[in-house]
Amino acid sequence: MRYLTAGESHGKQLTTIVEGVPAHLNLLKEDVNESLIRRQGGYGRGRRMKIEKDLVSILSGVRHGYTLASPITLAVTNDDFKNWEDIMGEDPVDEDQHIRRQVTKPRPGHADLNGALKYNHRDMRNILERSSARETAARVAAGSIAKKILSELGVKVVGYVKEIYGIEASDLPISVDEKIEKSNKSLVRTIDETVEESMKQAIDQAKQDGDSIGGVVEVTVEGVPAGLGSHVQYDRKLDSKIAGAVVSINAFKGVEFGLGFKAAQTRGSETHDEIDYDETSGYYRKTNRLGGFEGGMTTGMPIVVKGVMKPIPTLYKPLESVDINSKEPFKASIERSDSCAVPAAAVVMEHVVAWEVASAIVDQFPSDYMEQLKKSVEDERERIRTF
Ligand SMILES: Cc1cc2nc3c(=O)[nH]c(=O)nc-3n(C[C@H](O)[C@H](O)[C@H](O)COP(=O)(O)O)c2cc1C
Ligand SMILES: C=C(O[C@@H]1CC(C(=O)O)=C[C@@H](OP(=O)(O)O)[C@H]1O)C(=O)O
Repeated sequence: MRYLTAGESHGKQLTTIVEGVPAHLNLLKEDVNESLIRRQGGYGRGRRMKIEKDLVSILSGVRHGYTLASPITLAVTNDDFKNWEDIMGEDPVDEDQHIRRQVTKPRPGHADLNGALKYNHRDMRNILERSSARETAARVAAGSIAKKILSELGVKVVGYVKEIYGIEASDLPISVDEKIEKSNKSLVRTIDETVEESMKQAIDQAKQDGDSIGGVVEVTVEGVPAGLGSHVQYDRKLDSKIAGAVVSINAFKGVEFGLGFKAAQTRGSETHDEIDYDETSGYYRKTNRLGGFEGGMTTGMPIVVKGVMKPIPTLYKPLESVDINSKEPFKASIERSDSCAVPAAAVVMEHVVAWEVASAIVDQFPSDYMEQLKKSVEDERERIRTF
């Protein structure tokens, strides 16, 4: 499976074209909307989320509630476009007006300056419109289809907030269903209600100070068959594909599986997961410290992956920058901004991880239509169980 997204943050719409989805997957716009609405929520966001109502139009590839195997086009209108029509329209504008409205003071930490240098744009709006994380709505739309495929195969995915500005949720030994329920109830999308208030306070304080904060998101995927991905070639390792997908989310700077970076401080005997067997489950690991991967392949244990999000770059008390016209020092431009988007990003990460896992399954098993995919995955699970 593959997908492309298009659309500027304050342009007319976001478009996602998804290809390779098996035929006969039941898919309603409500399925996509559920994901889009979850992404819009979350404590710490700015005014933009009050303007938008992210609801999808399915423009191709689905008929009478099921997929046809042809490319699926998903469109989300930007309600804010009506306020930006004269700035974001496709028709030429008067040169004076164009120059007056140019963004020329790049924000440290955003794509403004690098993109302007690379594409020879003196108006950095031409960069920030596309580098904006508004695009993650289009990615979540694609991921919602992946989640539908996974759910038909009995695979569950959940993303939740593990840490905000050093305030860490405990590792709770609860099921994926409970994690889904708890994180959906929490304004900061944490599964540990004892840290909810302090996370919210940290966000409020950052906002009050004209500053921003980041954090850590954890995604758990349960019910994956063993052997997804492959050790035989570097670009077929599924953990590396997931790592790439996580770091491709705006502002995500690092990724770890299982105990991750802590493995630098543990011995082999405290790091690897001992193997056992029973007739009902087949082979399993007694622990899951490595987060569900060995040799770039799934072990069949839950995938546990974390991503770290840096603080948002746009600051209401801006950092020093340089005006690219005068070359004089200036405070960076202030675009309307979130103060913390980790709760929203938890939904984004859940969906990009779901996409990678669903793609790996669809690419590995015969999958022209859903019944065929389900049967081949079931047959493979049984072969592995009795191996
Ligand atoms: C859900 C979400 C919302 C974001 N909101 C903002 C925002 O309001 N203001 C901002 O400057 N950056 C925001 N970001 C981060 C920027 O988009 C990101 O830092 C920028 O694209 C530069 O990319 P990089 O940080 O990956 O280098 C957001 C990111 C995510 C995932
Ligand atoms: C629009 C979204 O997030 C935006 C991501 C973003 C950025 O710079 O990444 C900047 C802000 O845009 P605006 O200036 O229009 O408020 C966020 O609101 C969204 O998540 O749907």
